[in-house]
Amino acid sequence: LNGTAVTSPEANDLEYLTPVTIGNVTFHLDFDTGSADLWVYSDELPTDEQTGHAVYATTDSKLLPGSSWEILYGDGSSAGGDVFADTVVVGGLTATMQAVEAAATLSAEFERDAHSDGLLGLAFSTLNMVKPQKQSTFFDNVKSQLDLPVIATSLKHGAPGTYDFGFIDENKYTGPLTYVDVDSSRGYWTFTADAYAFGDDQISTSLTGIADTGTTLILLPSDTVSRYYANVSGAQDSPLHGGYVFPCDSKLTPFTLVVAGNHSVTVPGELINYAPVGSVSNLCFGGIQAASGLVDINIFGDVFLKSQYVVFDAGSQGGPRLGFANQ
Ligand SMILES: NCc1ccc(-c2ccco2)nc1
Repeated sequence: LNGTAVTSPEANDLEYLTPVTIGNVTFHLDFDTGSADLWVYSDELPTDEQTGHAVYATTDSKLLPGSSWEILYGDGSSAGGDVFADTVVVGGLTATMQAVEAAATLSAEFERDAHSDGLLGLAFSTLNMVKPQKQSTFFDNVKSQLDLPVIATSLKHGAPGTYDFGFIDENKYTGPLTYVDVDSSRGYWTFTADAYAFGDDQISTSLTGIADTGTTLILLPSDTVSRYYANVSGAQDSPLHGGYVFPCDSKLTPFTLVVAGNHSVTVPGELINYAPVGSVSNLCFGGIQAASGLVDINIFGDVFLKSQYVVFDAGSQGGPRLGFANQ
């Protein structure tokens, strides 16, 4: 059995939300290949923090005695609580004894997020934060039902896309899929590009980072980022806006990763114009920004992934790997 779930972008493609049924309640979760916990807003939160969200009814649920979770994300947000076992359905696929992490506390960033009802982690289960015993991701729990141990993402700019589980949909991409090996030793979908380019300016330095559907932008080392915006007239690193901004009518340079020897994976400049900073100024916020102090890895987030159909292959032909094709 395979499955497909439709995922829809919030405003400015800030995050993509996908319907998930837990018990008999449907939650809209942020699928995150950069983490490995499935957590939901719950009735253990202060009432005002539950408002506007689907809420997990812990009093009707099967507690995992003695288990708890606490997670800190790269953007500084955090959440924590206790753990239940429940039936979770995504795109027609069912995991009957899925660890569902009920949020009892949320950081301010999540309190301000009026739309997502929680996260569904799709990184490797070694990254799960439940104690005393790590729990398996939804993907690991349904993997044995799938034709192939793969998740394939089609995220789009300003339009619904899909998560395919167990199969690769040839109708969703053009040209060949180019595969690159993944180092899963730190629990992320980590890969290395042999080189990269800003337009025609090829830089023969390798770049290692993670494919992360749960991060909005592309986050790179600050000297690399300043080199990118040196090509964009009127661009400046703005403390006021928290990163590089530029005139909205700027023609942005494409960003290319060179993988698997000589295959180019290119993000068109248009996708690197992330969004206007406000309604009055003509400044726009860049889709490539510097990774913050908390994050010591490069992150190829949604701005990067939107240009590609991406196959997160957990081992259909040996080790884990990522496949990229234009969409
Ligand atoms: N990369 C994981 C992740 C996803 C979402 C969020 C978040 C914070 C506030 C709203 O959403 N933080 C981290």
